[in-house]
Amino acid sequence: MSQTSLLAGFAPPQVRFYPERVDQERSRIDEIGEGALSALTRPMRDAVYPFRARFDLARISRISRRLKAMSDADFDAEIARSRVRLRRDVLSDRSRRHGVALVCETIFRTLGLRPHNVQIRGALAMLRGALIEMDTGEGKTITAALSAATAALAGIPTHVITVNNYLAERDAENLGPIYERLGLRLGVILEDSSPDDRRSTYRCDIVYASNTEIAFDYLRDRIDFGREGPLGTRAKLRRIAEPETTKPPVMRGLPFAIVDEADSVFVDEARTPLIISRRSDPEAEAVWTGIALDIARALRRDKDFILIGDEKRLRLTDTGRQTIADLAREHTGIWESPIRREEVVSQALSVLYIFKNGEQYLVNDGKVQIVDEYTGRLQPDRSWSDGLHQLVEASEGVEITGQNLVIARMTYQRFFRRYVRLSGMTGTAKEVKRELLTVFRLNTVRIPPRVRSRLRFRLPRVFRTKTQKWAHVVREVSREVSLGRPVLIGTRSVAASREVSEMLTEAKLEHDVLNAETVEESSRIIAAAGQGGRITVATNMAGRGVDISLEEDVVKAGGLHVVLTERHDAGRIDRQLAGRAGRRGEPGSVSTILSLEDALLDVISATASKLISQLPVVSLAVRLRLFDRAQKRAEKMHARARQDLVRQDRRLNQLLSFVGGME
Ligand SMILES: Nc1ncnc2c1ncn2[C@@H]1O[C@H](COP(=O)(O)OP(=O)(O)OP(=O)(O)O)[C@@H](O)[C@H]1O
Repeated sequence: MSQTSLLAGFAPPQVRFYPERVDQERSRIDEIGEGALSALTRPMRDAVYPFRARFDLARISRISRRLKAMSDADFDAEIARSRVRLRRDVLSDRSRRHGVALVCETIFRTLGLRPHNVQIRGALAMLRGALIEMDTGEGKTITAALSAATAALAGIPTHVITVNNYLAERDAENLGPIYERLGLRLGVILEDSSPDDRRSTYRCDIVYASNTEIAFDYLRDRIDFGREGPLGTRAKLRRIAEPETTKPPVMRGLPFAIVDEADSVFVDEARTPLIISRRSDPEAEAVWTGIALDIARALRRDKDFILIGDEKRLRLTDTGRQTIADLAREHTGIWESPIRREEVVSQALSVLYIFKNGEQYLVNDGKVQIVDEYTGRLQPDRSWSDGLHQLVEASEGVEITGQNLVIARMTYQRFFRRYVRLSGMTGTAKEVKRELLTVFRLNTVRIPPRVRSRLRFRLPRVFRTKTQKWAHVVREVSREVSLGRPVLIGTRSVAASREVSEMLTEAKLEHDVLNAETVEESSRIIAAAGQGGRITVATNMAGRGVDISLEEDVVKAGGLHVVLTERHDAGRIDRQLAGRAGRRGEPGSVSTILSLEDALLDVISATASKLISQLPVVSLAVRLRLFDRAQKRAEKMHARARQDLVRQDRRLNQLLSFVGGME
């Protein structure tokens, strides 16, 4: 499993090359040392960077002038010649510049767009393995295409990784003509792609896929070929013993990745490890969940258990423990162990008193589906572990599925570190720069915006109650649409999107709702969201990568108006949503309308926020400080969870390297 030449071809069923980075375990001290070294050299890099960028741009502009003057036939001949040259030089500075100039011209000849200098700078930085921070709406999709096509022309298979399947499909479709003209094979991996489809798609020069699809494909290959991968001894022996039945791996290594919305993939998603599991017997699950819920229903609130932390956690009392022991006496198995039965009943109590349909999950077609707290999207492939999912199913009275028993597990952090070349782009990286450097060894390069932003942030409003907040949202929306502007209302949960939708209906304001329940209509809703007078209520699904095109009249009327109705656990997520307006220097505005009953404030002491909400007069500054503190605390909590996960992963990996076994 070594890092092999990226020019190497792939010849199934013999697997001779499988480029990926050797997983070198680094201690925390190594990480800190590397981080410190990089911080020391950063001023020098930052000072050199503008000169280097200017030099590159001047050279590219010279090559572009020559390419522009060519006829179509001459240009196609130039593409063929360049491919040979680029493959020979792989990615030297010169060939990088030549490749980028060639792709720029191809983009113009196929899509009619002339890539801007900021996009060229971004593409070059990514080809050098950096993470670029480019403001929302500056054109990262084209920037990714510039890097992907240049790398692929140099013979490096490239993965363009997006946050969801909708974006993978959309980008591949829009950019397809560029790659076709360059003679590059393009593939997209979607949720319903079969293993054989996937295998042939990964043989393409450029593959678009979501982070989940690609990481699970890799993990599945690992289960098939063992820890050493397709080049390891186990895989070789299998190929010798069963040459007919042994299929080559689905993927062909991890040569180069361009990760779109990199902070979401590397940071937000990286809190949950990738897990492949097998199902347990649903009938057995139905039995214990039934007993657990019966016992939980028999327990008395405030006597047997107490809800704490603003009713987000619970604790059993001594009386409660005794009641559980009495009620469980007639059952055997797990019910005989005090620790297990108390654990199970506590979970059942959380399902009854804390979990709510429309917040943490939705019941869709008789199935319980988790709602992602960050993206507001349904996670049909995910389920809660340790029997929690089965308890929710039992409490909702839907068919109980088997429990997932872990077969293989890996963190996103470990997966992405295995790419030979890794790069990424996002509009919001500044708060997580250091983590990206220590965990993924990615340097962040800030690409300054092309045009000055005309996005106007209005003074935030913080109401005492949610009812007051929603009433104000409706008033503001009604005012903006009467001016001929479209409005995007961002909500944090599906339940909140339903709530605001009901209020808009009551006020006779026509609108669309884009949430996990209406995912199939995403393209239609987004296409219409820029029309004058249009109201779109959306969860975070519209918060990333979504480009709302405005009509000419709308630009004159002031552009898109975004209303943030809650603040998220990370400021980055709020800024992504705000970034749907004021794109490419267009006019636009954002208002933040909050209430002291918002979920984010649960993070800080309930007493403090309740106290403040009861004071007769509280200045806006104090109210906003409360939200800032809560957001900081939530960010810290999540960062700690990610650190713990990486530490756990390291320990597990060390253990497994002794005993052998799963990834
Ligand atoms: N060079 C160009 N010339 C003209 N239009 C462009 C150019 N590059 C991109 N665009 C247009 O700019 C819009 C925004 O691009 P894109 O969606 O890639 O932005 P983004 O930076 O990815 O935004 P976000 O961070 O929100 O995902 C698109 O409509 C795209 O067609």
